[in-house]
Amino acid sequence: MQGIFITMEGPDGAGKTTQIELLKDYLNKKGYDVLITRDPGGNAVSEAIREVILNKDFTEMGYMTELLLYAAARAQLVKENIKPALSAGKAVIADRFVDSSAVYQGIGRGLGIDTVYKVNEFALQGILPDMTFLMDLDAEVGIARKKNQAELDRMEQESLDFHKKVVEGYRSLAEMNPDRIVKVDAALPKEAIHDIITSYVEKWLARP
Ligand SMILES: Nc1ncnc2c1ncn2[C@@H]1O[C@H](COP(=O)(O)OP(=O)(O)O)[C@@H](O)[C@H]1O
Ligand SMILES: Cc1cn([C@H]2C[C@H](O)[C@@H](COP(=O)(O)OP(=O)(O)O)O2)c(=O)[nH]c1=O
Repeated sequence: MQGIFITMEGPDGAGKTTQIELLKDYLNKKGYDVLITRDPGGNAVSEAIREVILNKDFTEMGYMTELLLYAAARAQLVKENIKPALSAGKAVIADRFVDSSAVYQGIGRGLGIDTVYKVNEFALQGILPDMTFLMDLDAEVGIARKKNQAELDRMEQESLDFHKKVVEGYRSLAEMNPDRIVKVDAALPKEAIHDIITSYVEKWLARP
């Protein structure tokens, strides 16, 4: 079986985790061994870096430091988890990947998308998603969903303006990459979103 790499993107609270679990069941039924990853995270080194990045006490963290830490966490995730899984023919579903850096650091922090992809070239080792689903949701709605959950981390605590830039950034990125990024209305019911996602995956699996 050929490996397949799917990434789930979108603002905080958009429903990525929810859809990943549903997609995992679907791919299992198709006969795939599925690996779910989260970025930053997924192994001991990247989880330790995640703790540093999201620590609310580090209010002094520079934007370039933030970008490099996300890239460092991703480098380990690719090397230790994603690359071996794809080589073994597994399906990898990633909760966020390099597009998150493009949007949060590139657009949100203003570092520029080109800078972000240039820095991440070292981390990715040529591994790019076959398909990306953008869970598209207005910033206010995502934040409201998160507030019902745990305490907000360093990124989630950012201003509403920042999160609005993130949402707009994702929409622009989807327009720039129409062949790879599928924008899905994340305000729809969970089951309807799942049906949309699987219809695209089905098409990908059936391609010649
Ligand atoms: N389609 C949906 N409609 C309404 N609420 C949803 C939907 N999908 C997920 N949720 C809820 O929104 C919250 C955030 O979902 P989650 O999957 O954790 O998002 P993310 O991983 O993008 O942060 C959870 O409480 C979840 O149950
Ligand atoms: C992967 C990545 C995440 N982030 C941000 C997005 C999230 O606010 C946070 C990761 O938190 P996470 O809990 O994984 O996201 P969510 O709240 O959507 O479930 O880090 C970046 O700023 N750049 C990146 O490259």
